Amino acid sequence: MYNVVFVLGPPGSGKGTICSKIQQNLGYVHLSAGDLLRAERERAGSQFGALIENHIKNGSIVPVEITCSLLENAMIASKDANGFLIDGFPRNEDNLEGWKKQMGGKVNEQFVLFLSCPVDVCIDRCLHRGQGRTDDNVESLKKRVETYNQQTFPIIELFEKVGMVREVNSERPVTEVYDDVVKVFATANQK
Ligand SMILES: Nc1ncnc2c1ncn2[C@@H]1O[C@H](COP(=O)(O)OP(=O)(O)O)[C@@H](O)[C@H]1O
Ligand SMILES: Nc1ccn([C@@H]2O[C@H](COP(=O)(O)OP(=O)(O)O)[C@@H](O)[C@H]2O)c(=O)n1
Ligand SMILES: [Mg+2]
Repeated sequence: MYNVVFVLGPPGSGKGTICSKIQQNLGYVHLSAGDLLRAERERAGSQFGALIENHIKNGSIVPVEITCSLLENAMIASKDANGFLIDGFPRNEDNLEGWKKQMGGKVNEQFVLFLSCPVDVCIDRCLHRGQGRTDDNVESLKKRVETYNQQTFPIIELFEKVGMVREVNSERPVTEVYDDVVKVFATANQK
């Protein structure tokens, strides 16, 4: 059984930043759904390149069959890890249902780390992220925030109802956010 922590929050809330620090210090392997999709988009011979780019530009969500298979393959490739940080997934109902179908019974879902941050701060961070992403522009960001509000936040609420959400305010400096995140992991892994 793989230990899994889902990491969710608006675009620019700091998911990737915090996950890479946890990976360095706590032995979890960081799997970013967005990074895996961007790599698949670039892969020579991929039949999904154009479809993925369309979704990324429009801030809409790629069908789960594609994303979940990329995640499962990456998990199999690192099967000795203490656990996995699944960053940016599940982002809508399709993601959640597809994950249950494909991964249910194979994983131990520890909790959902919810990085909360006001949308205007998040947008500003994305606009200054400097990674040359095709979706870090005002037009795409508007759509991504809309997708987050309409599709992703309701998923976080579903997890909240079953007591799985650990919320950390990520509007603060990275070191402060990370200190609180470490406490969340310590509590979860003590049990
Ligand atoms: N707590 C923070 N305070 C200020 N800037 C941050 C913080 N966390 C992340 N950033 C910066 O904001 C941008 C988006 O962070 P990132 O980790 O890529 O977020 P996400 O994966 O949630 O979109 C990056 O440029 C990152 O360096
Ligand atoms: N589960 C996911 C995650 C990302 N994506 C796509 O990838 C884009 C970028 O996701 P990301 O997680 O890298 O973005 P950030 O929240 O890190 O800014 C999303 O806007 C979606 O178009 C997806 O379709 N399904
Ligand atoms: Mg990210």
